[in-house]
Amino acid sequence: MNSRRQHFNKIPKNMTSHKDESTVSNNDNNSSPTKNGENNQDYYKKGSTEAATENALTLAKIQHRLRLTKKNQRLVLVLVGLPGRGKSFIARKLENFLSWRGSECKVFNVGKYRRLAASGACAADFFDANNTQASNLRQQAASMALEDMLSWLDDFSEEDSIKKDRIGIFDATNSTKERRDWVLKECTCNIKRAGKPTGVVFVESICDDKELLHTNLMTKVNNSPDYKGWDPEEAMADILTRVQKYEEQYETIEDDTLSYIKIFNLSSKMLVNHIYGRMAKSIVPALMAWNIGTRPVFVCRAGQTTTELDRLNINSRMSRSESLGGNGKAFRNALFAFMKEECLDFMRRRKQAFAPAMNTGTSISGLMNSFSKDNGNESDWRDDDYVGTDGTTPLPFPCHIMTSTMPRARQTVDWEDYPYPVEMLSNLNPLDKGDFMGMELEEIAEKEPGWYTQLVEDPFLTRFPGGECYGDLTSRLESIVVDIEQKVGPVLVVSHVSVLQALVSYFRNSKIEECTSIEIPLNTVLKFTPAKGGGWAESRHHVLPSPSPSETDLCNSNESSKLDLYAMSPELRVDTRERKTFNAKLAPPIWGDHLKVPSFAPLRRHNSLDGRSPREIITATRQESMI
Ligand SMILES: Nc1ncnc2c1ncn2[C@@H]1O[C@H](COP(=O)(O)OP(=O)(O)O)[C@@H](O)[C@H]1O
Ligand SMILES: O=P(O)(O)OC[C@H]1O[C@@](CO)(OP(=O)(O)O)[C@@H](O)[C@@H]1O
Repeated sequence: MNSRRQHFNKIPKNMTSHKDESTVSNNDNNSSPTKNGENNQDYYKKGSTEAATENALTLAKIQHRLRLTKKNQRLVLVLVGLPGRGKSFIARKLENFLSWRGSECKVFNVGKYRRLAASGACAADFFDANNTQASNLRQQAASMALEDMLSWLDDFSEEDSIKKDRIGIFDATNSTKERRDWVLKECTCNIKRAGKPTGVVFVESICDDKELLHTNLMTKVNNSPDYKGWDPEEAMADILTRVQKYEEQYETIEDDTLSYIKIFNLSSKMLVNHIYGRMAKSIVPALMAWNIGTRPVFVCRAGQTTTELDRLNINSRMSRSESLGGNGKAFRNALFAFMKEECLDFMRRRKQAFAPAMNTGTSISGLMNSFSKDNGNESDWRDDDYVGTDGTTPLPFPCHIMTSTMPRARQTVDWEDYPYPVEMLSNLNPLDKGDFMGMELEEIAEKEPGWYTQLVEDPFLTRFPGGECYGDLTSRLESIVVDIEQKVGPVLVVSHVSVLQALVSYFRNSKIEECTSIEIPLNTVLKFTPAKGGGWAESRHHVLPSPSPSETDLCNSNESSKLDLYAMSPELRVDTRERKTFNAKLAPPIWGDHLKVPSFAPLRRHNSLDGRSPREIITATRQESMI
């Protein structure tokens, strides 16, 4: 080895890499030229010390990027695939995710237009390419949907366009090259769309898993208006014929000048072509994360540190490093019992659903070890069957736990009987209130009335001096959402009001700008489970009675309404989403990590507070709300 090194040291000078001594590169800390001008930089460790240059060749090689990454305020995502390949599922997930991360987003489903154009449901013959009349109607339906989408894309004021980009999702089979060329041309035509630059990306879902396809088509038979009132067997036969008609015409995307993403068999394989910018940064990871498994996602606030009363008595401010108080510890214990029951129940159900023949050996942190033991026979089931990856350590229950880095959050899951690592993530830390950290609303209102007014007017985008706004917070939660989405077992997130408001908004598919009005109760777990079609169903569980009356009324929805209707029914969701709008401007954000900040009337202008100071107004409304 040594002799080899010596040999390399003897390489003639003209074969070593040289650099101009005046050039300083940021990766050459240890590579300063030696006295005789020789450079001891290790190319294989640190790369070249030569500055990267741009020339005709490099520019030619990145021309696609130059063309495609320019800031388009309009983007069209065109779904491609045979029926039953999850296109509408993907479209819906894209719409939820992209709206949550701040774009205006809308799905245009050609099927709906087709039913209108053909006045109702259509049997398989209608999808035969040789049926000229039907083909014309289908093209007409696609034209109407595309026209609506383009008008929607263009229908925004200058002010809107600064704030948000628009993404239209064109949901149809788009199964031939001719159809896709037409869509591309309509969206990008220089003449028709002059001054309205629009990016187009195709998302093709390919699936050849027969068992899965059968289940998917069954879902369609049970849910599609096309088969309402049909005998299930006849409906199945009809949709199979329809698929066959499409198969006869189907052409997969092969044109590599296009931007496209191909998803094979539930993202087990993906192919991306000319995908850059936000597509690469956000959409591809999300597409890879989404899965059709069902598993609960639990979210809750960290346990209390000191009670409201104690805090008032000692007249102290909340500090970030506080530890759990008595109530917090009680919540921690109750949470363990709740999570254990929930997660074991989840595993029991999964085990029941898990046919031994399908056991591919995929291990969820060792959870599946128990499956191989008894061939899935329910009668043999024992809770202590769960073992960790080493095969012996008892696993109290399966769960991926994520907390903020605040001690109180970590301590909320500091369970003696839980020997597994907990992921602590600073992304889950509360909204950074900058200079106002530790201050309650009334104090801020009094000290900085101008800033406070701004906050009331735009709680989502008003940034705390030196800190964050809710918009910033949402951005740092993107990776958390993708991480949660990709899990196939239960997940528990222990965090704080502001973070949970943004996360709950994602699961509820409510407007993110209005997340500041979402109330997150103490001592309560919100549970989200996947609903068919891509949404989430919600239930809430008070695992410990709230310690003070002012905190028990934090839930803003009816206790008995366990299920989130608009998550359950995508059709319904479109409508309820419009209806379910809080007027964000009517109240400042509810962020108090430990104090309940009651909803009170807006502090319109500070010179119109009826002669009262903000503190007086807040104290009065708080008293009113406690009655
Ligand atoms: N990438 C995928 N590949 C195959 N099936 C999927 C995929 N994603 C979701 N699914 C499943 O396909 C089912 C049918 O989806 P749907 O969106 O109605 O299909 P399509 O719009 O292609 O006819 C969904 O309920 C979902 O469980
Ligand atoms: O215009 P094409 O590409 O055929 O796609 C639209 C068609 O997609 C279909 C294919 O089955 O499914 P869906 O309604 O599920 O979205 C038909 O309803 C609809 O007419």
